[in-house]
Amino acid sequence: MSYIPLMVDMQGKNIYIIGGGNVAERRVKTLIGIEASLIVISPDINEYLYSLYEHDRLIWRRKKFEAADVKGADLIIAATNDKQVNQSVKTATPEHCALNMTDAGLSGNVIFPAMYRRGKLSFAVSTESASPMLVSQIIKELKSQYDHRYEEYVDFLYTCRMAIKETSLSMEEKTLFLKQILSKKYLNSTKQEEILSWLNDQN
Ligand SMILES: C[C@@]1(CC(=O)O)c2cc3[nH]c(cc4nc(cc5[nH]c(cc(n2)[C@H]1CCC(=O)O)[C@@](C)(CC(=O)O)[C@@H]5CCC(=O)O)C(CC(=O)O)=C4CCC(=O)O)c(CCC(=O)O)c3CC(=O)O
Ligand SMILES: NC(=O)C1=CN([C@@H]2O[C@H](COP(=O)(O)OP(=O)(O)OC[C@H]3O[C@@H](n4cnc5c(N)ncnc54)[C@H](O)[C@@H]3O)[C@@H](O)[C@H]2O)C=CC1
Repeated sequence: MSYIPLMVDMQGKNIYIIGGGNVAERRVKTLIGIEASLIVISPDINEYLYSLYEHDRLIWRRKKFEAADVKGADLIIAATNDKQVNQSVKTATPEHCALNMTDAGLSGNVIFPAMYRRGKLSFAVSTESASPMLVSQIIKELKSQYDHRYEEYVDFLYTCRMAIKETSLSMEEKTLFLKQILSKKYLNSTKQEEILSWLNDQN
């Protein structure tokens, strides 16, 4: 096993979730915002998943899992409460397909880290399945440290970075500028506007 964190573009991918309970719900909450097909295979699904199904945000195949169900999958999440079924999902997983085993993290080839996002800023925390509770505690700490202001702030940093590249300042001055705007005072939107207007004058 050699796990590494990656940011993966899942646009247009087929994601199969086997099982429709609490853990399936957690995975779907992570995945629902992206432009991928979510297919849930389970004889029953919980209220949250059902409401997404009703609004055509996911496909529900109301049935017990069978090997042929996951043909063409890019990512499979085995999330039933039956270990044998989860094992048969593993056996049916096509070669080169990503597999997340929620009942035995290290027996799949993909672990879902706990995630926390503020716009373009994202955190993923994993202990390689050693302590999900520590992961959850660390995410809480990050949430309080990096609050809602970071979403706008990271967009501000991006705008500044693009704009400073267009100026005729020296490389050293540009680097210094990029470092200076990391000061916490620029979490404040008035301070951000001051900088943006200064940058405007440079270009
Ligand atoms: C591998 C992974 C799954 C993956 O890759 O998908 C995995 C695996 C397993 N979890 C188990 C148990 C529990 N998991 C939680 C909670 C969470 N588990 C999460 C992640 C992951 N859990 C991934 C590894 C993350 C890493 O890298 O460290 C969190 C952080 C995020 C999320 O799931 O969204 C989420 C926080 C939820 C929140 O904050 O709300 C609780 C506590 C609770 O439910 O409150 C318990 C019970 C207490 C205990 O056992 O510690 C078991 C035993 C199952 C059994 O006994 O049958 C396995 C199987 C195994 O041991 O591998
Ligand atoms: N990764 C994690 O964070 C955690 C993982 N787990 C593991 O995840 C498993 C699932 O937990 P929950 O979602 O809470 O269980 P749950 O009981 O809420 O949901 C299980 C779902 O699997 C479906 N299912 C059962 N047999 C099936 C089959 N043959 N084909 C298709 N679907 C089938 C059920 O209909 C149900 O929708 C647990 O057994 C446990 O091993 C548990 C806690 C946390």
